[in-house]
Amino acid sequence: MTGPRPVVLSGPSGAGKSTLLKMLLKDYGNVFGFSVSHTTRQPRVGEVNGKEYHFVTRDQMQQEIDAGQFIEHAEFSGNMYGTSKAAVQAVQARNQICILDIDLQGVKNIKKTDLNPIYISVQVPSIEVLEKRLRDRQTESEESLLKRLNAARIDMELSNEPGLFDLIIINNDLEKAYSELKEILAEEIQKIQESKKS
Ligand SMILES: Nc1ncnc2c1ncn2[C@@H]1O[C@H](COP(=O)(O)OP(=O)(O)OP(=O)(O)O)[C@@H](O)[C@H]1O
Ligand SMILES: Nc1nc2c(ncn2[C@@H]2O[C@H](COP(=O)(O)O)[C@@H](O)[C@H]2O)c(=O)[nH]1
Repeated sequence: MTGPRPVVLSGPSGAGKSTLLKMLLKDYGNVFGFSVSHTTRQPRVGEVNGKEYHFVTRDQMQQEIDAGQFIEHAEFSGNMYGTSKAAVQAVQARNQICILDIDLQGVKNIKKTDLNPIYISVQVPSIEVLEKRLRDRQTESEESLLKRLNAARIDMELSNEPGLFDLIIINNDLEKAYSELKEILAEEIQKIQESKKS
């Protein structure tokens, strides 16, 4: 894979990954591009096919995986998720920094590839805070919420493995978390901005 170094945002469901990446895309629209994953989960209210995700059936996704079209894929909370090669290439073709929002299994699988991203984990101060955020978001059934909290407990424990992430952001105060994110990405942002000037 060519182009600027991608960025992986991982961390428990509800920790604030999408919120932070939307802030980056709003402030640096020309610098960053989102890697649109595939998923077999149902779209949420307001989600648009091809924007937040490519919403597909299990059969469709499995066929594309078997055809070697995915960099990584995982089962999360009863659904399949995956990053296609095309999703990353589309962003890199625009000379943008590709942002991947993926779970911990995805991180481990990306580590086996030559993508070489900056790995960032977005965490929460506590599981109670996470539960409140997920409940307030009103996107999950009780069953899905409990599955996500179970996955979160595992994520919160395993993400501390030394060397797994370049940075762990505790997203308590959103503005502070966003500043930390911008700080680690400052050099890459500057490189792209300069390359776009010339
Ligand atoms: N620092 C914060 N303080 C309070 N609420 C927050 C904070 N950051 C994000 N939120 C809220 O928490 C909820 C979950 O955030 P978000 O959807 O960005 O999480 P996520 O990590 O992308 O989740 P998922 O992996 O399920 O997509 C949202 O309603 C968001 O507005
Ligand atoms: N391994 C991958 N994980 C992914 C991908 N796209 C999203 N995700 C992760 O799934 C959960 C749930 O997402 P939600 O949109 O249903 O709330 C979250 O942790 C995402 O980071 C992917 O392509 N690969």
